[in-house]
Order: sequence, then C-alpha cells, then structure tokens
Amino acid sequence: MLQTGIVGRQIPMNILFLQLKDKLGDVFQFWFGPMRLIVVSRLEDVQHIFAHRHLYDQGDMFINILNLVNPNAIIGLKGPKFKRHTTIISPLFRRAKISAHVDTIIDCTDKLLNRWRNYNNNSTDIHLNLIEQSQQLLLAIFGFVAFDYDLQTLNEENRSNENELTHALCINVKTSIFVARLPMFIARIYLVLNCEYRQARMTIDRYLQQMIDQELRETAETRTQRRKTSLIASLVTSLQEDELFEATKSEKHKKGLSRIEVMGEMLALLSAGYSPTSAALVWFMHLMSKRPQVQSKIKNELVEYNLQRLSVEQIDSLTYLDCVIRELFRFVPPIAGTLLMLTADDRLPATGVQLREHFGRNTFDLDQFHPERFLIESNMNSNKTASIAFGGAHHQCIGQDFARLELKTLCVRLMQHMTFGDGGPDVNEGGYKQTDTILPKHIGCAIKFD
Ligand code: HEM
Repeated sequence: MLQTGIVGRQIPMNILFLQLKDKLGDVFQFWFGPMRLIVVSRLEDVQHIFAHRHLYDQGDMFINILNLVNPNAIIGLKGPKFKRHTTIISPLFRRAKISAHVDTIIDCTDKLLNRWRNYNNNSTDIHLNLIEQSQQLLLAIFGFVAFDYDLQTLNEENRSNENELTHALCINVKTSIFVARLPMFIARIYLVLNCEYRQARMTIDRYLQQMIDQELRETAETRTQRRKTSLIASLVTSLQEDELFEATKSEKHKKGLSRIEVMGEMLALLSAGYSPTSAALVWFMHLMSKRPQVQSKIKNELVEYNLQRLSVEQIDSLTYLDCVIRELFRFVPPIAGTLLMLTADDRLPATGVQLREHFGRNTFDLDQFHPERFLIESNMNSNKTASIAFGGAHHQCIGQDFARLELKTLCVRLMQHMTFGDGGPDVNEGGYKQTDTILPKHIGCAIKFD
C-alpha cells in the first residue's frame, strides 16, 4: 500500500485503479493490506460477473471488516441470515414506497437554502464547507424518511462544520476503513484501545436508542399501520419477543430481529442512506460550478414550474436533468467499486482470464462529463455509458430508487432557487478524496440566489 500510494500519498482508489489498469491491463492483481484483490474492469467481464450470482458472492473483505465493526449489517450477511434481514428492510425502499418522501426532501432542502439565504447571502463568498453542508442535509432527510426522527442537523445552531452525529459517523467510517488494512487480530486490539472510536460508537448508539424509544412510544396499532411504509416501524415491529428462545433456533428457523440486530441495521442504513448520496450532491455542486452551460439547460427545463414544488411525476418528466444525473453517476460513481468473492473457478469472457476462487473488483472509466450522451439512444448500452454506481450482484444497492429520486429532487430544488459559481482554481480544483465514498478533494463554490 506504500508502493501504490494509498498509504502516505493518500491516492484514492478510483485513481489508483485507473493508473494500475493503464500499466497492467484490464485484469490485474492488487494486495490491499493482507487481502488479495483481482481488479476487473472490462465491461463484458463485469457484466459476466454480475450475471453469475451463483459463482460470485459477497467479498470476504467486507464480511471480515463488518464482523469487527458491525456484524449485523445487511451488506456483510449471507444465506438465511441475509434473507431474514433483507425481507424486513428492502421492501421499504422500493419505488412504490418512496414517492411519499418527496415533500420531506423539499422541506429539508428549503431549510438549507434558508440557512444560506440568512447567513451566507453574498454571491461573492466562496463556500468551502459544502461537503459538511451536504452531509447535514442528507442526514436530516434520512432521519425523517427512515426513522421518522428529527436529527436536527439542519438547525440554525448546527451550521458550524460538524454536528455531534455527523462527527461520530465520520469517525466510525474513518476507523472502519483504517482497520480494513490491518491483520484481523491487530484490528481487534486497535478498536478496543481506540477511545475516539469507542466514544463515537457510544454517541451513535445513543441516537439509535432514542429513535427506537420514540417508536416504542407509538401505539402498537399505529405501528402496524405504518410498518409497510416506515423503516423504523418495520424494524421495531420485527423485534423478537423472546430473544433467548430465538437464539436457540437454527438460523433457518429464526424469526424477527434481536435488538442488537436492529441497532446494527440502523447504523448500517444510517451511513448507507446519507453518505454516498451526499457525495453525489457535492459532485453535482462542483460539476455545475464548472459548467454554467449545463446549469442553464437544467434551469431552462425547470422554467415552466417557476418556484413551485414539483410532484414525483413532474420530477420524473425532467429528461435533461436525468441525463445529468446518469452522467454524474457514470463520471464519478460515489463508491469506487464492488467487492465480490469467487466461489468456484471461472473464466472471464472478454479478457479470457482464468480466475481461481479469489476476489473480483470492478472499477469505472473516467472520461468527459457530457450529459447529452444519454440523449442519444444508441449510446445507451455502449461502453461509454456503462455505469454500475449501485453495484450489481447479490448485494446491489437496495436504496438506489430512493437515492435517484432524492438526488433529482434535491437538484431540482437547488436549481429552482440558485446558481453555483466557480470559486476559482485555488479552492475549486476538484481532484479526489477517498473516504467511504469518493469526494472532491477541493471544492469551493459561490452561491447566487436567482
Ligand atoms: C448515490 C447514492 C448511493 C450509491 C452510489 C450507493 C451505492 C451502493 C453500492 C455500490 C452498493 C453495493 C455494494 C456491494 O455490492 O458490495 C450499495 C449497497 C447498499 N446500499 Fe447503497 N448507494 C446509495 C444510496 C443508498 C441509500 C439512500 C440507501 C438507503 C436505503 C442505501 C442502502 C444500501 C444498502 C442497505 C446496501 C447493501 C445491500 C445488501 O447488502 O443487500 N444506499 N450501495
């Protein structure tokens, strides 16, 4: 990792994989600390991997790390336990269930716009904390949508860079990424001795407990009514009545979730539900600040609606904005790749590489930001438009419908009110910063209310 610059030079994974691909070809081997990865990037090979779910399962690297930091997160589960968890969680994020959240997304965006209007309403000011502001916005939305809970990240008094919960979540992620590079036994000791991490977990757990307690104060009747549309109502309904008895059953026969499992899923969803979408929003801000012509085209598409709150159908009908968002996910997918484990030998069709029970990782080509490519139908299935921002195998993103709708609604609301301006080469250079997502390394934009 020192050689490649992940450690020391902080080279982000997307750039590293592109550099190695140029040097070594479409399939190459890479050691991530103690773990061996085979990186695969040819489109046909990636499609083959995603289509052969019986051969490629969730990567052990995820499972090992999650066993240390959150053994009950859906993304680290397999077999009957995965089924037990996913049947409770994934229905809540299907397209038919999420339209109801558009108003919440608009309300929260308006709160952020008001904050900017009240405290930073000078179009020559350069905003250097757009990452933190976006994280606070997306956390607030996810708190309401998933947990019916006001996380208060958009409150006036929290307009400083970080509030308690975002800070704790960042430490949790940072530590999890760090221990992924260590041998397991050292990672275990590191986590026990790391006071900052333990403090962060206590803060997060306190929030999770408060959310569960708030839900438990609802009557059983209202919870039953809401359990098909509210994640927290569904999770609390699934709480096992007799945990000790359930623990004696084989995994296949277990019903419901224990309290620890509910809290594990809440933590996982809290991170998955805000972090990549906020990264996508920050990229949107950066890209728009650099491309005024794209911004104008989005605004033209919105002009007939003036400042009106748009319905889901109206949001769906915005074709050009769709192209921009698809291009954004293709150009800078917030997650650098998908990690899978080969369960039997396989041969990749395009490169002809023979794989023998190891890992596959998929990364993406970076080229030009050009939303119009999606207006040309013949481009739809070509290499140029390939985008797997939400993964594609067993563990592909369950929140993707929601994330797409959420991001589009946020972009609509922001573009109805304001224009992003380029803060200049010193602060708005772009580049990449690797955290749990890929973020712009330098982002500084002016905000001009229209
Ligand atoms: C722009 C936004 C998002 C991006 C780019 C994204 C990306 C991804 C990717 C690439 C994976 C697959 C990882 C793998 O295959 O190993 C994934 C999984 C997952 N995502 Fe998302 N995600 C986004 C938003 C969300 C949201 C809003 C939620 C909230 C519900 C969510 C919940 C999940 C969950 C629970 C999984 C694990 C699914 C499983 O293990 O079966 N994601 N996401």
